[in-house]
Amino acid sequence: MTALLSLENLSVHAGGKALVSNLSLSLNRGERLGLIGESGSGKSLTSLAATGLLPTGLSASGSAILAGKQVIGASDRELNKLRGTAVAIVFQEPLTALDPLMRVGKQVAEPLARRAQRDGAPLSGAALDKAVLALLDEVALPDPQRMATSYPHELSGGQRQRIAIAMALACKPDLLIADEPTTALDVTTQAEILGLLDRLVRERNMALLFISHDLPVVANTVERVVVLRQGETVEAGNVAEVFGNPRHDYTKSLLAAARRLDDAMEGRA
Ligand SMILES: Nc1ncnc2c1ncn2[C@@H]1O[C@H](COP(=O)(O)OP(=O)(O)OP(=O)(O)O)[C@@H](O)[C@H]1O
Repeated sequence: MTALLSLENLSVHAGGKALVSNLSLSLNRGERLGLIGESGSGKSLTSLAATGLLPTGLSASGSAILAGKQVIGASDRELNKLRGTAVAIVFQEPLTALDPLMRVGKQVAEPLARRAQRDGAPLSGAALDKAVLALLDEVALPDPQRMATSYPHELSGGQRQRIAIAMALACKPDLLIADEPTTALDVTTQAEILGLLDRLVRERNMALLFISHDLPVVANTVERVVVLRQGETVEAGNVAEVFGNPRHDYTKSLLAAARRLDDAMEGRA
């Protein structure tokens, strides 16, 4: 089976400095992979390089093949095509994905109409409105009709993240990248959004690249994991094996820190 995403010796540089070094991983349709490591280890840059979204000043080398297309060195035109169809990203802070001055229903309608056009079945008017409401319902937003006419600032953080997820789904991506999708939310809302992502990924048989520093959440969400430290892969494998029997000291220290936090939360520390 050809992988949906295949990174080979992917590196990201800023000037002469390597921020991600020779990273290789592959992800098939329907698979879920976690990318973990402490802050600054290169998780976000890996996902940005894999989708051709690196900010100016940073450059990628190596190979990143997404849905059969080489991303490294591809033109913006080619990349836009891939981003609207093969892959969508949900970021930590939903406001980055939302236009503060546009009603959220219209914001969800845009990628929906674009994707429908690409599929050769254009959507507009009442049919498009109906598709927007169905999508808001799919991400379990209450009262979709009222939601659709709201502006982002009228919604809670969790509701905004649901809108961002709806916009990602509107692209009908084969691969969903979730970059710390719940870090900005309170604990109860985090659990709800994680449950939602889990359900949607299964129902739509999407591949998931899940970026997180929350190890218990990673353990519950993905099948395989890649551990990054200062841009280098320290170990990779089945999540139960890596977490159950970590080989690298860095992975052991990440797990020990997660356990200490857990104990403190439970009042055992
Ligand atoms: N535009 C940039 N120019 C120079 N260095 C950058 C740039 N963006 C990120 N970096 C550096 O690259 C390294 C990796 O950053 P990255 O955002 O991928 O980390 P991360 O693992 O996602 O961290 P976090 O969990 O905090 O989001 C960091 O040391 C960061 O300071």
